[in-house]
Amino acid sequence: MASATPKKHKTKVLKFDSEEDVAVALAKYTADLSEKYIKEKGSFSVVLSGGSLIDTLRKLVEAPYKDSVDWSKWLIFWVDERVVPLDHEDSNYLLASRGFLSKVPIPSGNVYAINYQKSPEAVADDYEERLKQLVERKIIPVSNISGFPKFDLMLLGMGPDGHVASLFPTRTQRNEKKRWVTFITDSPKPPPPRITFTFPVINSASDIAMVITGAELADATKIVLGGGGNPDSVPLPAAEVSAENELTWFLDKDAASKL
Ligand SMILES: O=C1O[C@H](COP(=O)(O)O)[C@@H](O)[C@H](O)[C@H]1O
Repeated sequence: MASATPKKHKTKVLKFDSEEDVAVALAKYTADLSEKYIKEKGSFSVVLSGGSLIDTLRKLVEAPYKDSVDWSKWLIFWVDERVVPLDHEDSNYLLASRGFLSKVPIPSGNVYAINYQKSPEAVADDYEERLKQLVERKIIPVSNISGFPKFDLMLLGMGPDGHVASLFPTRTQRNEKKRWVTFITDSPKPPPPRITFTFPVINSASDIAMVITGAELADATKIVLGGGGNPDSVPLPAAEVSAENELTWFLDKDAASKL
C-alpha cells in the first residue's frame, strides 16, 4: 500500500511496502499518462533510463496494459546511453529491448536508439541533431518556459552516488546549460564513454518518475528527500530534477528506510 507525502510544489513522494508494489503502481501511472497524452496530443513520448528501471517496468508489458495501451503512438528515447554497440551487454538499448520493447508493438521507427559508431562527442551531436529535427517537424514540442524540447514522460533511476542519467556528482556535465545532449568519456560508473540528456532537457519534461528501489539507495534518498543536505557537501544531481507538470518519486520500503 502507498502513502503519499507532499514534498514541494509539483513533487509527490510515494512510498510502497515492496519493489513489487512499486512495479504495480508504476505500470498504472505510465498507462494512465499514455492515455492522457495520446488523447491530448496524439502521441506519447517516453524517455527511458537504463539500470534497474527496466525490470521495475515489467508489469506494463503484462495484462491488462499489454493490450489496453496504444503502443502505436509511443515514441521512445534514452535519457542516457553508453557508447557501445546496441547488442553490447552494457547498452541501455539492449536492456530495454530485452525487458520491454520486444514485448510490445511499438513501431521500430518510433524507437530512437543512438548511432553508436562514432566518438562519444559525435554520438551526442548526432542524437541532439535528430531531436532538433523532431522538434522542427513538430513531433516533439518545445517548452514555453525553457525553450528546450518537452518530452511527455521521463522514467529515471538514481545511482547510490545520487547520479541521474549520466550526470554524476563529480563531473561537469551536470552544469551544462546550453546543450540538449552532452557526452562523457570518464564516467565513474563503467562503461566510461556515454551520452546524456542535460538538466535543461530533463527539467523541461512534463512528467518525471524517479523510480528508486533497494537499500543501497537509502542514503542518497535521505539526502535528496530528507531535507538534511549532503554531509559531503557535493550536491547530488538527483536533487536537481524537476518537472514542468509533476515529479513523482516511487520508493520502496528499503529505499525509504532512512527518511
Ligand atoms: O548507469 C546508469 O545508472 C543509472 C542508475 O542505475 P541503477 O541500476 O542504479 O538503477 C541509470 O538510471 C542510468 O540510465 C544508467 O545509464
